[in-house]
Amino acid sequence: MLNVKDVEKVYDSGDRALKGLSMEVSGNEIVSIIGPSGAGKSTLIRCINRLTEPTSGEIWLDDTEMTGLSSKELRKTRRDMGMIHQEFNLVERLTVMENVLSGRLGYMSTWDAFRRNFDSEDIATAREVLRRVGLEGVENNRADELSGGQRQRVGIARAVIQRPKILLVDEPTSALDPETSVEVMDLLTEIAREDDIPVLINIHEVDLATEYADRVVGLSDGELVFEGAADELDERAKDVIYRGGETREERDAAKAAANRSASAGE
Ligand SMILES: Nc1ncnc2c1ncn2[C@@H]1O[C@H](COP(=O)(O)OP(=O)(O)OP(=O)(O)O)[C@@H](O)[C@H]1O
Repeated sequence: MLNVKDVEKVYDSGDRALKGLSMEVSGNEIVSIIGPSGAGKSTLIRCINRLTEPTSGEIWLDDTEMTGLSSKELRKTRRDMGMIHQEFNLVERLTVMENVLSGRLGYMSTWDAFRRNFDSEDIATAREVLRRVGLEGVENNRADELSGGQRQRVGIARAVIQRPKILLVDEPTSALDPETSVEVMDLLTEIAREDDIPVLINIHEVDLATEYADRVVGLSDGELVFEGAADELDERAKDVIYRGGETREERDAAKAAANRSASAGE
């Protein structure tokens, strides 16, 4: 289980991106994080595996406190968190197979990792994972020869071969066209269900967020302002998330009150 407790992130610039945020992800649930630009969605995902250092608070993955780990321990624990990135983060000059195998580096000794001495079991697993994501036949192509959708499939394969305890996904579709986005989301959620792992996904498109998620978390200005099942995300909840915490009713009431006092003063 992932447990985020009271996490704050203040960047050197002074931006308070997360303001004491707490949430959990457990079982094999798919949780979407939505919110306006700058709400802190990417910061949250990146704080969880400490690609960004949280300023305070605790992050637990099962019995391990991520926030208390030395860099050596962190390298080991990061393999439990498969990360899928917006811009794929592939090594463009390496082949598809080499990119996928890099998901195993965290399990190897520093020397073997440096020499990229993958064992035959890892190579067999990589072939199997590539088959699962529909990339058989392009194993030996360079990453930069692939389409966006294929590149994101490599990203998914690289995360899955880690055998992670959770998938952290940061805007997986924002570099893709709508049709490919649906294919990638289908694949990602299907694989997570098959492997019985939870997914925390930062996603811009509200339609995709609700279609694929069991639960939706809404962030606004660094704070969690909504948490509920996908079908609870009604217009009122969207107002709270996207219009700074003010519900439509509150806004309408304020407008009506302002109109009343304006006409009383006439
Ligand atoms: N590296 C950084 N240095 C300084 N401030 C940052 C940095 N990264 C993000 N921020 C600031 O932190 C806040 C949250 O940014 P973040 O990227 O987490 O939001 P987001 O919800 O993911 O936005 P978007 O949907 O546009 O990607 C913003 O005010 C942003 O300007």
